[in-house]
Order: sequence, then structure tokens, then C-alpha cells
Amino acid sequence: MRVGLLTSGGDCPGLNAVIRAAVLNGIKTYDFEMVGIRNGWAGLIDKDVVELPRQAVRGLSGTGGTIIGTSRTHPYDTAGGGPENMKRNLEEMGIDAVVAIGGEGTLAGANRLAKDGLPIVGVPKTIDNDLMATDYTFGFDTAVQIATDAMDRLRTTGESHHRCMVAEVMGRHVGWIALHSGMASGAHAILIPEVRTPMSQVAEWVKQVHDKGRSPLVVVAEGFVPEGQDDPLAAAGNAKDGRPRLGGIGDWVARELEEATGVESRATVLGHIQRGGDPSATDRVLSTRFGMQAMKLVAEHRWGQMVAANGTEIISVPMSAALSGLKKVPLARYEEARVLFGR
Ligand SMILES: Nc1ncnc2c1ncn2[C@@H]1O[C@H](COP(=O)(O)OP(=O)(O)O)[C@@H](O)[C@H]1O
Ligand SMILES: O=P(O)(O)OC[C@H]1O[C@](O)(COP(=O)(O)O)[C@@H](O)[C@@H]1O
Ligand SMILES: [Mg+2]
Repeated sequence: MRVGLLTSGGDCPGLNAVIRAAVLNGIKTYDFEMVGIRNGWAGLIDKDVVELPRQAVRGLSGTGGTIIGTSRTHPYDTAGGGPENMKRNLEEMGIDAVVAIGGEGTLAGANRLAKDGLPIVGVPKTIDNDLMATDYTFGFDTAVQIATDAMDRLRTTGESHHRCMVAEVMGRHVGWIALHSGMASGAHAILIPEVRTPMSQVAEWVKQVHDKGRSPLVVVAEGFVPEGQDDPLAAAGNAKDGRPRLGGIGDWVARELEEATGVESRATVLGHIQRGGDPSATDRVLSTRFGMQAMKLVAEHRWGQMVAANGTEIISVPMSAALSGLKKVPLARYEEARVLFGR
């Protein structure tokens, strides 16, 4: 069997570890021939593939990015796309199965293609950790560690200048990165898309902390919706694929807090630093297990299924299970963290 791997959507630490594990397990256990489909669905439309022998994945589990490239090419709405063209291309390239490694957008496409008769299985990825049907996605642990390291640094400069420091982290629709990095670094307020915390409350927390001679640290997810707005801020407009490029909320929050409290405030946007570079050991293990298990799904022709983490087990679930909505931060988790805000 000849198996094609593709990565699609935003990149994420651990993608290379999935590729390595899939290639090694595919070759060793199942005697598959492995190929990489370059740049997400674009490679399937353009027949752009690269052979992935065992040597091609040597030393890859600890590296960031994806060696086969990624894109946000739409599998249906792009010229030359759609299931019939893709089936023909797969046949012409002699590829018998596709492993789509991506987030909710990619998996929605993969699920639709599987329903339209393509031999596809899925591997869930996103640093945002917002996918249903899996306890965790790889990339999240790394992103949280990077954000926590950054906040530890913000705290020492903040303390020196008696400033309020605001850190803007990723999280389009959910606040998992903000919640976990904020808890880990002992933030004095955490603002997430799921909870519309009023700025008057945040200002009160900041004041309490400042009055005790400490430097307040506020963590805000890019998708937090400020008071008086219906949508998150997207200062940079829209991306090529039409979706808003979120960002700008950190500056907005810092300005509002400085005005409300008189405490000098500074904002830092962590941005793509959270997504680049080497995966953590935890993410390498999860990615490796996902990559290996994906080969089992292929061997069993479980088209339309994806691998998922369930406690300490790697299981398989229908891709549709990941698409029934986003995995948001439960209110109870936010309230638990909120007890330690201000002080
Ligand atoms: N419902 C859908 N059906 C088919 N393709 C989709 C769908 N939603 C998104 N996509 C495609 O998948 C790409 C990747 O999705 P995106 O949300 O950007 O990344 P991720 O896969 O990481 O969630 C999108 O740019 C789009 O081309
Ligand atoms: O700058 P880009 O590549 O358009 O992506 C930004 C978005 O990608 C993410 O890092 C991950 O989102 P996806 O998993 O949907 O790709 C979001 O947190 C962020 O909003
Ligand atoms: Mg997405």
C-alpha cells in the first residue's frame, strides 16, 4: 500500500514527530510505501508529492514545523479541487490512502472527502486545544510552556518598573493557552473568549495588586471580546483565506487599564513564537503515538476515522465527533482560576 501524509492549517510543534512515527511504523510494521503530499490539500490538487523513505525522517521528532509544508487551501472551493479530481490524482500517483493531519477546518474537509469516497483517516492537531473528541492535541503543551517562560520574564521587568504587564496569547475561539499559561505563571487576571469579564473588574484586580507593591500580570487570549464589541479585534484585517487575523486586544487592554488605574502598562504579543520551534517531550510522545496509531487505521481501512487521546489511551473516533463544536474552557475551570485573581 502507498500512503500519503499531508499537513494542513496552522503549523504546530509535533507535526514532524507525527510524520516520523507514521513513516517508521508504516514501513516497519505494515510494509507501506510512504509519501508526503506537499502543502496540505494543495499537493493533492497539484499532484505535488515527495517520497518519504526511512532516511527522510531521521532525527525529526524533536524539530518544529512540518517538512512537507502546510497551507489553508480549500479542498472543494479551489480550482482543480473536489473529490473526483482528487480521486483521479490519487490513482495517477498510485496513492491508496491519505492521512490528513490538521485542525477542525482540515478535519471538516477530510470528513467530507471521506464521505465522498476518498480513503482518508485523520490526525487532530492544534495549539489551541479546541478540538472535541480528543483530550489533548499536540502543540498545546509546547505553546503553554513557551507562553509561561515569556510571562516569567514579563514579571521581572514589570516588577522592576512597577508596571502592569499585559501578555496577549493565541486562542481564536477558546482560552486554553491563556488559562494554563496564566495559572502556571501566577497571573493576576486571565481574559478568555468564553467569559466576557468587564474591564472595571480587571482594573480592580490590577489596582489591588499594585497597591500591595506588586507588578500586575494580565493574560489575554487573542479571541477575547472586549466590552462594547461583538467580535474579537483583528487589527491586521483578513488573511488570504478570508478569515480575520486576530490581534490587538493586548494593546487595547493595556490602554484601558492604564486609563482606569493610573498604573503604567505595557502589552506584549507572543504571536507565532508560540507555534514555532521544538515540541516539548510531552508533545513528542503524543505526536509519536498519534502517528503510529494512524497507520493502524490505514491498515484496517477505517476511512473517516481519526486518532484521539482518551486519558492515557490512543483511541479512534469518527472524524465527525471532532466537528460537533469546539472544546471550550468550562466555566468551572475559569472560576477555579479566578479565585486567585487580584489579591
Ligand atoms: N467545512 C470545511 N470543509 C472543507 N474544508 C474546510 C472547511 N473548513 C475549513 N476548511 C479548509 O481547511 C483549511 C484549514 O482550516 P483552518 O481552520 O485554517 O486550520 P485547521 O485545520 O488547523 O483548523 C481552511 O483554510 C479551509 O481551506
Ligand atoms: O497567523 P495564522 O497562520 O493565520 O494563524 C493564526 C491562528 O492559528 C492558530 O495558531 C491555530 O489555529 P488553527 O489550528 O485553526 O490553524 C490560532 O491560535 C491563531 O488564531
Ligand atoms: Mg482551525
